[in-house]
Amino acid sequence: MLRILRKPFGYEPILTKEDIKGPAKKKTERARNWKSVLHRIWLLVDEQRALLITVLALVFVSSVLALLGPILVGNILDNNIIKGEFTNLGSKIGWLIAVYIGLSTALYLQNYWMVGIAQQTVYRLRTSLFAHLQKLPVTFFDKRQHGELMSRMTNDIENVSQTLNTSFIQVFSSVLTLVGTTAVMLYLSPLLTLLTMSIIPLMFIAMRWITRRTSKLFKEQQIAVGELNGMIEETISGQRIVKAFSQEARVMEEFREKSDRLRRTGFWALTYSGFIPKVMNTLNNASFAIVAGVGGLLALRGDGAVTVGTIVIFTELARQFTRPLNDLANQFNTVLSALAGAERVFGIMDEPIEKDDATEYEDMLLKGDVEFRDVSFGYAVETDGYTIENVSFHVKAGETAAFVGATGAGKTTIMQLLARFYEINKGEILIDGIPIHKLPRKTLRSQTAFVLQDPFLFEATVFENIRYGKLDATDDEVIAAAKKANAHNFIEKLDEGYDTVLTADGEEISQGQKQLLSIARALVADPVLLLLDEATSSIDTVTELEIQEALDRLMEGRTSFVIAHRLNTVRKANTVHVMEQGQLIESGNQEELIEQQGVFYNMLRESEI
Ligand SMILES: Nc1ncnc2c1ncn2[C@@H]1O[C@H](COP(=O)(O)OP(=O)(O)OP(=O)(O)O)[C@@H](O)[C@H]1O
Repeated sequence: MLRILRKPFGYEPILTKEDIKGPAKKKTERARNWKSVLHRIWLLVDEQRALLITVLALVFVSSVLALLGPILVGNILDNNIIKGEFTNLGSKIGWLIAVYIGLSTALYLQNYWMVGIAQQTVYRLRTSLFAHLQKLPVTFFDKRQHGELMSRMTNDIENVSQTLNTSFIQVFSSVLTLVGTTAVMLYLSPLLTLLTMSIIPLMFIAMRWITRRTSKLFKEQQIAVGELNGMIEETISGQRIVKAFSQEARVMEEFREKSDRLRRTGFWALTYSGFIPKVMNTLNNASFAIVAGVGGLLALRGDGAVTVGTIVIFTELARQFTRPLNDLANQFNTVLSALAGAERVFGIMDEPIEKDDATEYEDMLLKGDVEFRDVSFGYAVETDGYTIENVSFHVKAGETAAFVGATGAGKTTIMQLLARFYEINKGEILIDGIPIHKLPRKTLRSQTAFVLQDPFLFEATVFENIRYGKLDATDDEVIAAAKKANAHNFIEKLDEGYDTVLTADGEEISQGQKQLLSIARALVADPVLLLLDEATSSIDTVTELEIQEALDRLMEGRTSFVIAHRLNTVRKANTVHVMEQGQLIESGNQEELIEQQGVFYNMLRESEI
C-alpha cells in the first residue's frame, strides 16, 4: 500500500502501487516506428505542406527576433544611454519597435496557419479512419472491443490534434530558442553563461521531486474520475433498477464516497503541481540575482568584458532560456503519447479491408435459390475447430426454411454465412447456382434483409429509421411499408407521428413495436432473401398477432430463413432444419419430422418450440 502522504486533510492510502502505476508494460507508451508515423502524418498534411514549411520558417524568424530584441536594448544602453550619445537613438528605437511588431506578427501568423493545418490534417485522419472502419470485415470487429475502437476514434485522434495544434510549434521554437540563446550568451560572456546554467540542475532536481509526487497523484485522480464517471453512467442508465430495488440511499452513499476520494486526490495533486511555477519563479529570481550581482561586480571592474547592457541582455535571455526548457519537458509526454496514438490509428488503417474481387455478377438480380453443400466453417478453426460442419440443404426460391435447435447450435452462424459476413472453410454455398464468393457482397447484401431479435434503432425520426432499408424511398413508400407491417397505427399515435425522433435504445416504444418497425424497414428494402431471427421475448398477444401477420406479408414471395422460436412459424415453413452442435441432424417438413419421432418430435413434446 502507498505511504500516507499527510493526515490533516484526511488523506488515506486508497490504492496499491500497482493500481496507480498500472502493469509495467503499459507505462511506456511510445510509437514503435515513429519515423514512419511522422512520414504518414506528413503525407496527410498533403497540399498544405508548403504552408507548413512557411510556418516553420516563421518560427525560425520569431526565434531570431526574440533574441534580437534584448540585444538591441543592451546596445542602446551601452552605446547611447550610458555614453550620452543620442544621435542614432531614434533610429535604434525604430528598429526595436519594428523587431517587436515583426515578432508579434510572426507569432500570430504561425499560430493562425498552424491551427488551420492541424485541423485540416486531423479532419483527413479522422475521415480516413472512419471510412476504413466501414470497409473492414466483421471478423475485425469480432476481435476488438468496441470501447477500444471508440478510443482510437476519439482519444487518439484528439491527442494528435492537440499535438499538431500547439506542441509542434512549441517543440520547434523551444529547440531554436535554446540553441540561439545559448549561442548569444556564450558569445557575450562565458562566465555569466555558466552562472545562468548553474541553476538548471537545481531546476531539474526540484521538478523531479515534484513530478514524482504529482504523477502518482494525477494517476490516482484519473482512476478516481474514471470510477466516478463509470458509476454516474451506470446509475443513470440503470435508474429504473435503482428505483425498483429502492437503492437510492446506498447509491448516494457510494457516490459520496467516490466523490470524496476524488476531492482528496484532487486536492493533493493540485497542491503539489501548484508548487511548480512557484519553485521555477524562485529559481529564476535566484539566477537573476546571481547574474545581476556577479555581472555588476564585473562591470564595475570596468575592463569592458561585461557592460551594463550585457547584464540587461543576460537577465532577459536567462528568462527566455528557462521557458523553452519547461515547455520541452511538458511537451515530451504529450508528443510521445500522440505519436503512439497516431501509430495505433495507422495500425487500424493498415488492416486489410473486405475486398470484392469478383465483379462478374455485379448487376445480378437474384431469384433466391439457396443451396448449402457440405459447408463447414469455424470462427477460429485452428484453435476452436468448426462451428458448423458438413451442413447441406436446399431452399428453393420463394420458400421458407425454419432453423431450430438449442442455443449455440449454429443457427445464427448459418445466417451470417448467407450474408457473407464470413468466408466458409469447406464446401460450397450456391445462390441461384453461383458460388457465394463470386457474388460481390454489395450485390448480395443489397438484396438481403435482416430482421433481428432486438432490432437496432438509430437516433433519428421514424421516417429515417424505416428508410434505412432503402435511402431513396419516398414518404409514401415508407408509409405504405409501415401500413403493411402493422406499424402505421402506433406511429400515428406518437407525438409527432413519422417525424418523432427515436432514441438509440428505443425507450419510447415497446419491444413489439420495435419489431414492427424493423419489419417495415425490411419491407421498404424489398429484399429477395430474408434472414429472420424470431424474437424470443414474450410480447402481448395482440402485438404478437400483428407481428405474425406483418411477417407473413414480409415473407411472401421471398426466400426466407427463420431462426424459429414459435410453433406457428415452424408450421408455415416449407422445411424445418434441426441443428445440434453445428450439425444438421434432421431436415424435412413438419409432418415428416414428427413422423420420424426424433429430436424435433421431442422438442415439440417438451414445448421447446
Ligand atoms: N463472432 C463469433 N466469434 C467466435 N465464436 C462465435 C461467434 N459467434 C458465435 N460464435 C460461437 O459459435 C457457436 C454457434 O453460435 P450461434 O450464434 O450460431 O448459435 P445459435 O444456434 O444461433 O444460438 P442462439 O440461438 O443462442 O443465438 C457458439 O458456440 C458461439 O459461441
